[in-house]
Amino acid sequence: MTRTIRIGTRGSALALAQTGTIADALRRAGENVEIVKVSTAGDRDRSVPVSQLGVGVYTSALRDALQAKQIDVAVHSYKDLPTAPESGLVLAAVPPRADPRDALIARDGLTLGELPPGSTVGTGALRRTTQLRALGLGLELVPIRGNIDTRMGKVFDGELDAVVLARAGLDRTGKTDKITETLDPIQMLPAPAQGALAVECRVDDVDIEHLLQSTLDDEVTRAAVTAERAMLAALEAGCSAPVGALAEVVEDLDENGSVIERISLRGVAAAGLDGESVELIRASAVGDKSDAERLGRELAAELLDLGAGALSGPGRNSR
Ligand SMILES: NCc1[nH]cc(CCC(=O)O)c1CC(=O)O
Repeated sequence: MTRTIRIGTRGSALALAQTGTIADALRRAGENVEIVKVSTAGDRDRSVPVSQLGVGVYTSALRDALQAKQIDVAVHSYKDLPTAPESGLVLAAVPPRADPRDALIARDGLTLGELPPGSTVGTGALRRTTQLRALGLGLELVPIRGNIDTRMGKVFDGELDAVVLARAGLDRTGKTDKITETLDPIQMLPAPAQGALAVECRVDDVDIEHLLQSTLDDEVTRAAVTAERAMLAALEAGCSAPVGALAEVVEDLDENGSVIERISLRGVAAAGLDGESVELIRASAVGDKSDAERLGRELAAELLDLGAGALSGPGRNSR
């Protein structure tokens, strides 16, 4: 009998779309696959801000199902995955990344700069609220939760003037045409690993690991998100934090004039979250592609030197 690979996913439209692309790629490689929906804490409880539910609210139920052998593969939004590794599991593949930037959906086709002072902008993530506040546009930031449709709906029904969402989620669910502005990373750095997927399996499932790696893994995406996540891990010291990061693989010349690939990493962190005032610290660095992890750690050290340390506290939410 041929094996069937059980792929676990959250049941949201976005998660199913993401997992569908993974399932298709494995089918093209000749595998039998079955998609298994797993409900997570983040899906069940919409009343509480994610920052209060703790880390891994969208991912731990999937990891539990993997450990319990109810599924063979877990597909996560990489940015939802805690930075701490989980023993018994391995990150077998990081597929090519979608657009990592954040997007604005505003009433009447408005851009961020066109929103009048006092406009209401919905977002639950501290990373987004701190960066939006730092722009000094006088926006009123409103905490919201829910899936993409729920959040977008608050603009269409007039409850809010705008919402900020990950562009990748909108693209993957066919809602690109609702975007009124894709935010430049100079204004709004995305969450570390935003737009990327993490495909996990059990560490002792060596066959599956090799299959996932050879069919799905993208080396450039892996290098970029490794730098971003190393920065996050070094900054948050065990809990999540309002941190943005974006790494891009760029071509450079070495001392002999040969073309080499390097990683350019930008990071942002809040120095303090004191009432309405927020000071943001930004830094950037370029390093060897083969040393992505170190680049991330070094940029985190620089941000901490510049004062980013003041923000670490329990239950902060990086998204
Ligand atoms: N649970 C939040 C979440 N996790 C992944 C995405 C979007 C897709 C991605 O960033 O990879 C979103 C929605 C959002 O931030 O707007």
